[in-house]
Amino acid sequence: MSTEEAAPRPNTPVGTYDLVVVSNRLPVDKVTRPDGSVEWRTSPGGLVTALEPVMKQADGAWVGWAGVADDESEPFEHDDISIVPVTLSAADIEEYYEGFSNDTLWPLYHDVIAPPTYHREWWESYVRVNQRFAEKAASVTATDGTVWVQDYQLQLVPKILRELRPDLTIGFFNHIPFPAYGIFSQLPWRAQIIEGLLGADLIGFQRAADAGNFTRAVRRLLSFTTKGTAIDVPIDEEISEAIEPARVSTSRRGSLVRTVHARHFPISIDTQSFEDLARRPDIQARAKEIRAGLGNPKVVMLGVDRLDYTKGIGHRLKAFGELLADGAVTVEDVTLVQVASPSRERVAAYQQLRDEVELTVGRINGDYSSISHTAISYLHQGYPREEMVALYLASDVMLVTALRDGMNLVAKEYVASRFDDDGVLVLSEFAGAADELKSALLVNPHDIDGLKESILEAIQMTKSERTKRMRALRKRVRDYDVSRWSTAFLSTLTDPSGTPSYVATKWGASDR
Ligand SMILES: O=P(O)(O)OC[C@H]1O[C@H](O[C@H]2O[C@H](CO)[C@@H](O)[C@H](O)[C@H]2O)[C@H](O)[C@@H](O)[C@@H]1O
Ligand SMILES: O=c1ccn([C@@H]2O[C@H](COP(=O)(O)OP(=O)(O)O)[C@@H](O)[C@H]2O)c(=O)[nH]1
Repeated sequence: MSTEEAAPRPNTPVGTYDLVVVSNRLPVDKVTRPDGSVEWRTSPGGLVTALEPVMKQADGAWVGWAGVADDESEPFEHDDISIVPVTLSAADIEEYYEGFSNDTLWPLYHDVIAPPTYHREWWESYVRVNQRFAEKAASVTATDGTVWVQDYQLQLVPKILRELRPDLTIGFFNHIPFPAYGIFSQLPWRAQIIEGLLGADLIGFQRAADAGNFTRAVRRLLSFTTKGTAIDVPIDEEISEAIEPARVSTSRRGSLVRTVHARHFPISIDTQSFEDLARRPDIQARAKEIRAGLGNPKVVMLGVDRLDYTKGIGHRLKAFGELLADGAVTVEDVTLVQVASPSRERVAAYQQLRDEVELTVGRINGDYSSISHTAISYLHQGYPREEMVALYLASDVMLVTALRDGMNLVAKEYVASRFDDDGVLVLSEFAGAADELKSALLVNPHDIDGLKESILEAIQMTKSERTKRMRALRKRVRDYDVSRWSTAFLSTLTDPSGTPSYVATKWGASDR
């Protein structure tokens, strides 16, 4: 089946929500306890962290998967958000989620750090599941409503949705990098993906470079005219009548076009909520407890990542292991806490990564730990936000050494939590956050010697230098928080001709 077969359906049922977010994962995962009772638990990852506050404010609906196979839950309210589950079978999870999303697109879009796998069955499953998400979104959105589609798992949804519901305004945000054409062009279904995304009115990316890569791919594959962030998508007359007139124009060649915009909107966090947590006495007490539990070393370094090969955990461990081997640091003085939260555990590349990371941690600990001091405290677990903030407060140096990362919210959360203006952020230039957090110690994680030097610089940095840098970092995350991100995106979606404005949209948002 191809997306072209998704025929317009004038009789598609219409819903009641003016704003609908569609993402692969719901903000909650369904967990069945051993006694058979059901619990809805906040799901992992930066996307959920970023969108939850927006949705609570907007009183919209969130369409997505509950994280388990064959779940047929009816729509329900959770924590002030209307949840609309989409069912995925075990085969869908294997082929659409673990397969095409996380073993084809994920490595391809992260600059082929791991080799992407191309399977036609996975693609067919991706098309089928995208169709299902689009139908569900179409059925819950009010007439002339807005649908905001999230991320690489759902790139065909904008086109299918436009065919089902031409009355809708459709936005898409890509949370991961969009690769250069030389890499993207490997994808056997590259044209279908671009056509799928062009169903949206506004396509958002994390970095300006991602938006540029996408626009170049449009020109190379479809030969559409582009000017700055605007892309002219040819349409026929029948379709043009259903679209808002402001979005339709006549091209220089005299054909009707719909203008789509591709722009960057760096995602952020709910900065104030992290600072509020960090100021809580119980969380500060927990931070002290963490340091004491580590033997009160002079310097605590921290890494927090999903256990993913994009995060550069191996490079970080190598640099720290070599510093210990060189005698540049000792375990009495410096310890590393590495949270590696479980992720995509049935995908082979992730299983292999876990083996490699755990072998390396075991070797470094075996070689350098003492009875009283452990070189690396390795935690293959996921933690609630309170514990994350306590870890941020307890750490002198935060290591973010991603080889490629759409944004990396952990970097921003560390900064937001450090209301004491202390702590040093070591940040990979290959994380989207590096475009904004320029006062961090920026590193190329592939350069192990350079990384070692930056770690030593962070450990030895004077208090006044730490304060100066952290103040500048905190200004950025305070000025540009998640509310500003969503407001910028939604206001541009409503009025693409304006520069992104940060005034309130009709769904509420920033009070700036
Ligand atoms: O849903 P999973 O397969 O368990 O993965 C978790 C999420 O990981 C990815 O996060 C990305 O979005 C973050 C927020 O924009 C960004 O900071 C980070 O750099 C990205 O990697 C993924 O894009 C999400 O769809 C997943 O839910
Ligand atoms: O044990 C953990 C590990 C991570 N996170 C959260 O997961 C998100 C990770 O987002 P990021 O953008 O850094 O990376 P992603 O996992 O989305 O690629 C951040 O909000 C973290 O605070 C968490 O709550 N508990």
